[in-house]
Amino acid sequence: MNSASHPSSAFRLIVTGGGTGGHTYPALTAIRTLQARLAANGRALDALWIGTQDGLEARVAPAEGVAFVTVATGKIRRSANPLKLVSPANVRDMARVPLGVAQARRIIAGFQPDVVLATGGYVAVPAGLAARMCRRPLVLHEQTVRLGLANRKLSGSATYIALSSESSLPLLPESVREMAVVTGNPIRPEVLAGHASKAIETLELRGFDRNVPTVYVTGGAQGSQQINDVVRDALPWLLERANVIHQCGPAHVESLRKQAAALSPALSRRYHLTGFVGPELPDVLALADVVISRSGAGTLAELTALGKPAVFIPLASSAGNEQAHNARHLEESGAAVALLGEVTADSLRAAAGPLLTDPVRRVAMAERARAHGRPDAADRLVDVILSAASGHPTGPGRAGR
Ligand SMILES: CC(=O)N[C@H]1[C@@H](OP(=O)(O)OP(=O)(O)OC[C@H]2O[C@@H](n3ccc(=O)[nH]c3=O)[C@H](O)[C@@H]2O)O[C@H](CO)[C@@H](O)[C@@H]1O
Repeated sequence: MNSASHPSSAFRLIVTGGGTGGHTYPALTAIRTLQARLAANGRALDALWIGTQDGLEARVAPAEGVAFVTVATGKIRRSANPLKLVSPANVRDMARVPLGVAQARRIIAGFQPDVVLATGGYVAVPAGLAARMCRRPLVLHEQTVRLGLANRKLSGSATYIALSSESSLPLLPESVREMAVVTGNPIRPEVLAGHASKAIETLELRGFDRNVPTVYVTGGAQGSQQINDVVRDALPWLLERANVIHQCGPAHVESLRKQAAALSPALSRRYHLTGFVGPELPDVLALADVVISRSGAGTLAELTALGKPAVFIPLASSAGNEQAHNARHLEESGAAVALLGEVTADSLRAAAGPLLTDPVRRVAMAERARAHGRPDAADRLVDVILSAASGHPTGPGRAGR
């Protein structure tokens, strides 16, 4: 993705955002989709990612051949207690933001992007502010229903605010509503093109019983202690009824592996434990008949685009309780089961049991989930990026700016 062979004609895009998968993968998908759209018109893409060294993007961008740089940034911590907001860690981190802005400004002034795309996460703040200072068009993409902290800080500087859901529109401050365009949340195209048989082969799941359903348990990129605990407690019950692929987070593999050693050989052949699901994710999703998961926006976008029956265990402390909101929203239309409040092995058994034993119920839930999917989100976001670059207004209801 280098402009060397097309120095003058390449479209220049800076993306910024990351930390978790929820902010990283939409940015990556936007880059790839834009690159394909430009290539179809004989134009190259020169992309640069401004991220943090400790975020998922530091691995993802270089692996995809996207140039990657870091800037200083401070984590913005949320707290209901105003006194905690002036903690030493917060004061130190906030002091780093101006340094990050200065660094990002130099990068943007040198790169001269046609557009800066910010997908959230605290690194997006200095880079987004610098885009405004350098007078470059700034597109924000929000994955969740309520604007995340970074996007709230940047919304006044945005050329467009791309939203994942119509239900975000009334929640936006009136002053920025005119910049909003609903695109959906881009998912990696390969997520829609997995093969169950490839998952069996790649992950060596030869002990899996194809006469019972397969459950994919996922706690998001870092894994979830809560989901790990409740799945561990329900594991023998689950394995009597299903094969289980359990993505537990890299930090939790060892302890869970020790506990799984107590399973009988007949059950342990049906159990596959992994810290992180990498390029095989599409195949794992294709194999899964039921998913037990956190309800982060990225996972939700993938599961609805695919139409997967799901039991959601939301992260209770997510910003504005948005994961609970996401899960409830799908449950209301019969597109998922949401486990809110305290979750135990009993409540998991009660939620998952009917889905494991009744294929007709799974098909009905899958159809209702698919109705929420937006597989064309990446294309719509690319429309917005191109529109921001050309200065032409886009989106329904937009009078132009
Ligand atoms: C703790 C936290 O801040 N959570 C937020 C974070 O979610 P977080 O990033 O944790 O979760 P998401 O569901 O949004 O995205 C996870 C992404 O990682 C992928 N994945 C996950 C596990 C794995 O082993 N392999 C893999 O590829 C998933 O398929 C998905 O694409 O950003 C989301 C989008 O702003 C928000 O909705 C969440 O509330």
